[in-house]
Amino acid sequence: MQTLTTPGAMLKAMREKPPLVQCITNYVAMNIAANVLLASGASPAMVHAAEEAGEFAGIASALTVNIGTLSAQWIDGMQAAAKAATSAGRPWVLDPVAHYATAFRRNAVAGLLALKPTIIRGNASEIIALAGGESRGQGVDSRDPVEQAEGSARRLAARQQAVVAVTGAVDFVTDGERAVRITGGSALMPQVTALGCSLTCLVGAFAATAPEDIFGATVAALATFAVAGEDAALGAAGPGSFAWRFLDALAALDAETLDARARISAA
Ligand SMILES: Nc1ncnc2c1ncn2[C@@H]1O[C@H](COP(=O)(O)OP(=O)(O)OP(=O)(O)O)[C@@H](O)[C@H]1O
Ligand SMILES: Cc1ncsc1CCO
Ligand SMILES: [Mg+2]
Repeated sequence: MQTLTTPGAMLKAMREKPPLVQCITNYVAMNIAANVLLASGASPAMVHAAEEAGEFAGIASALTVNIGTLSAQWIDGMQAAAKAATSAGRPWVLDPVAHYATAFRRNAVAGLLALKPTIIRGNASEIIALAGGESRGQGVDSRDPVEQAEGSARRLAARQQAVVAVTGAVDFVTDGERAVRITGGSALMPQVTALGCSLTCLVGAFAATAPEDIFGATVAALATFAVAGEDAALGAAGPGSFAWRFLDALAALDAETLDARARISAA
């Protein structure tokens, strides 16, 4: 297998062989997340029913699990899919949306963490709380700066033996030893709902393309969002026009541009 060494090389490989990505995501995110994957070059499938989620995970190249709009039946599907992905040797990504808000969410996330996600992607408030700290999150929205979550992310990554990605104005990715920051994007991004959820799905798509480099794949997905976010902000009048410009910017982004413009620095 050819080694994919840069975000651009991974993006190009993804487009040449679109991976099937099973996304168990929330009702708010389903449409935009599927469109984000299509614009980036992956094949999304939003499959969450307990009756089929495990079987489907056996044929998908990666799985993403997001607890945004949770119900008891969904938890069964998430558990079955995570187990099937793990036994098939496929990466799976956990997005612990507002897990600190209710006991139901806390318990669901504890059960999913026990199934060892390959990657955990959340905003700063979610990652701080997941590592056992006091977060200031309000519902699904972060109220903590990413800098404040870096120590939590490192501890969580070491404890879970997972790659942890914290997003916000400056993103942070760590596997517990290595760490990088990714700058870019736009302040309009948190004004459009479910872009973080969509990014979780895209992390799954990059992980499917480069399963031998989960850290690099996670960084590549975040860098893709950072560069496309900057492009979409040019000429956007507000969150509405930003949202459609963002899909166009993802689709127009090529490997060379991504590698030339990605701002990734060691942390
Ligand atoms: N102030 C900002 N400036 C630049 N980029 C940002 C900013 N805030 C968020 N982003 C980018 O927006 C994307 C989504 O991250 P965010 O942290 O908002 O996710 P989230 O809180 O989980 O979102 P949601 O729950 O609505 O899906 C990431 O690519 C991140 O880098
Ligand atoms: C707004 C919202 N509520 C539950 S999930 C979600 C999408 C952003 O996380
Ligand atoms: Mg979120």
